[in-house]
Amino acid sequence: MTVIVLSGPIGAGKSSLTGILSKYLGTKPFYESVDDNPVLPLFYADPKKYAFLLQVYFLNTRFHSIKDALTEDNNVLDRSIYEDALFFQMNADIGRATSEEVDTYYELLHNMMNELERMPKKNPDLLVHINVSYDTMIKRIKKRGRPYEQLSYDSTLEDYYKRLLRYYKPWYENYDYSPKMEIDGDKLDFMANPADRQVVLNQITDKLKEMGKLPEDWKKPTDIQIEA
Ligand SMILES: Nc1ncnc2c1ncn2[C@@H]1O[C@H](COP(=O)(O)OP(=O)(O)O)[C@@H](O)[C@H]1O
Ligand SMILES: Nc1nc2c(ncn2[C@H]2C[C@H](O)[C@@H](COP(=O)(O)O)O2)c(=O)[nH]1
Repeated sequence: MTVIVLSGPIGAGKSSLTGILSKYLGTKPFYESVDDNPVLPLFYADPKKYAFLLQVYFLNTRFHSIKDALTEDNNVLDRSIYEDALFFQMNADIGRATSEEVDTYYELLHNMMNELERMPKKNPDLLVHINVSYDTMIKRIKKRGRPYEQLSYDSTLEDYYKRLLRYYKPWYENYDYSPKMEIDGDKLDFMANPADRQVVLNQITDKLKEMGKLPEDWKKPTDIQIEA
């Protein structure tokens, strides 16, 4: 049983790599609730009003996903519950949450993490972190085209995204729930370039092999279909 979680800033390529990796390994993908998330557009329209509600929404869906992933066999998750506090702390630091909301959030998070301690499997096997620069992040956000994430929608988003990148560095360095590895999301175009894609997949399977976590019956696929 192998559970892999992806991490990285907005637009880093987590969902894309989750799809590729789950096809390559023959495992089940778990996607973050985004397009069906009713609170996300509200948050971008009025962050101060909706930061807490959005966080509770994400925390709840992430808790469901990680619980299922830690119970079932062989999964890939496109964002970890471990990044939840990073987002909320950043929003709280810029005045988008009251001290009561902050206290309630951390208590809830703590309770949920304690529940995970009771699972047969407590942590993922591997965290794969996609590193991207600000320029790459913005290019990908534009390419994906969600209107409320564009810099033209709200000029303060530039600062928000740059700040998010600054919060990710220490977060990754301090992450210790499982072994971890980084992918260079600036250099490796695993969507459009098959050679780059293979480099990324080899990096991940080499790490799994080294850890003795590559499923024994796994055979390297000759080809996988990528949806752009
Ligand atoms: N390594 C990459 N090279 C080029 N384009 C990419 C890469 N990773 C993702 N993309 C594109 O960038 C956009 C955002 O990717 P996505 O997987 O949704 O990111 P995330 O889930 O991290 O927010 C999508 O349009 C995707 O096709
Ligand atoms: N305030 C928060 N926003 C979050 C959180 N998790 C994701 N998001 C936002 C960021 C993007 O607009 C969108 C999807 O994220 P991707 O990285 O998958 O593009 O949702 C969060 O915990 N808090």
